[in-house]
Amino acid sequence: MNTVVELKDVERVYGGGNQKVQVLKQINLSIKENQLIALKGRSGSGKTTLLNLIGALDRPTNGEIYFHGEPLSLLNTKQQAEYRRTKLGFIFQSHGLVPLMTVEENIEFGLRVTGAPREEWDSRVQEAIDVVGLTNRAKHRPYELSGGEQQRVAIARAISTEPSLILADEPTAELNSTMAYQIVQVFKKLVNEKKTTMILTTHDPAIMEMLDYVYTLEDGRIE
Ligand SMILES: Nc1ncnc2c1ncn2[C@@H]1O[C@H](COP(=O)(O)OP(=O)(O)OP(=O)(O)O)[C@@H](O)[C@H]1O
Repeated sequence: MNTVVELKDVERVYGGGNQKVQVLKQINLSIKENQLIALKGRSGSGKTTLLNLIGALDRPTNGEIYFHGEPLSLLNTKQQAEYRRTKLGFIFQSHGLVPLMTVEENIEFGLRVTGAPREEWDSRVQEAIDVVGLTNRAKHRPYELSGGEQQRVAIARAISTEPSLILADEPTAELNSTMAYQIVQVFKKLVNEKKTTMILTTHDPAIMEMLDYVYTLEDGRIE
């Protein structure tokens, strides 16, 4: 199986002097194609920090991260943006939805920026909306939706582009348990049937039980 992401001795230190906090210490991790990985750990253990590093939203203080064998440290700012746009899907807590666009338009926008073929936009938008159960909200704008519904729009947008790697920070945090279960089934299906790999963070034991790979971050290290 191909390795999608590899972390070698990755460290992240914030601040300096008395304020110095070493959040990640010598993290080594290899993530293969078609894996759905959960990262758990107490609040402040560095889960979001790790996702940010893999998403090239931040750089490690030491160590290297490889995406399909290419070191992320060699990417300039423009290439980092290109990497995020064409290879990754983000489901982050801030949702990142465009306020003036409807649910459909937000998802279509994602397809447009990743360069998906024009003739597939409509069907992919409808399918993604259907999968997250928002068909009757398709013409609504984000401010008309609940937090959980907005979270589902962000999920629909990320899965519709079928990216190589999806990074999801607590993607089910605002969903009830039935909806969370359904969404994780959608993630599992995507990862099994497409060339997609996914890393999500969660505090929910029921979700961890549904997944094959669960890593714990503790004292800056991966168990
Ligand atoms: N920009 C920053 N400057 C200084 N410290 C930071 C910065 N970002 C994060 N931290 C610290 O790094 C630690 C890890 O934060 P992170 O957000 O990665 O944790 P987390 O495991 O995702 O937590 P949660 O489950 O609460 O979301 C925390 O102690 C946090 O205060």
